Amino acid sequence: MEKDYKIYGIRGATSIEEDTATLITERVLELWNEITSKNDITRIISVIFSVTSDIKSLNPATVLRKTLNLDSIPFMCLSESEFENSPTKIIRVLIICESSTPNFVYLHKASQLRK
Ligand SMILES: O=C(O)C(=O)C[C@]1(C(=O)O)C=C[C@@H](O)C=C1
Repeated sequence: MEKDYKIYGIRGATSIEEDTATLITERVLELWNEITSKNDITRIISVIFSVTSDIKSLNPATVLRKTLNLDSIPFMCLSESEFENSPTKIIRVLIICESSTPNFVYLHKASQLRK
């Protein structure tokens, strides 16, 4: 059967235990690899990250854009709004893309976000 490709917003999130450039790089690439292996993305339209206010050492959008050489894709990184009991040190991503699947990926402490 032919696959049905549509425009989806694919969500993902991960967490870090400490705010270091090394760990942010590792976790962002792990999240990206998981999302791309669990989906069938044929075209990326835009990628929006959010970070909680305790993440300062490196911008996840820059990590991905530079590592994967994705200069033609619009990236953004925004501050996540915080409310009482909001979880800390979370990196979230929304990928607007063409895919035959919309499988969301939540890793590490972020796996608690959508129980
Ligand atoms: O999906 C997430 O990353 C969540 O933390 C869940 C949730 C939600 O309640 O739907 C909460 C905060 C985010 O801004 C987006 C979504």
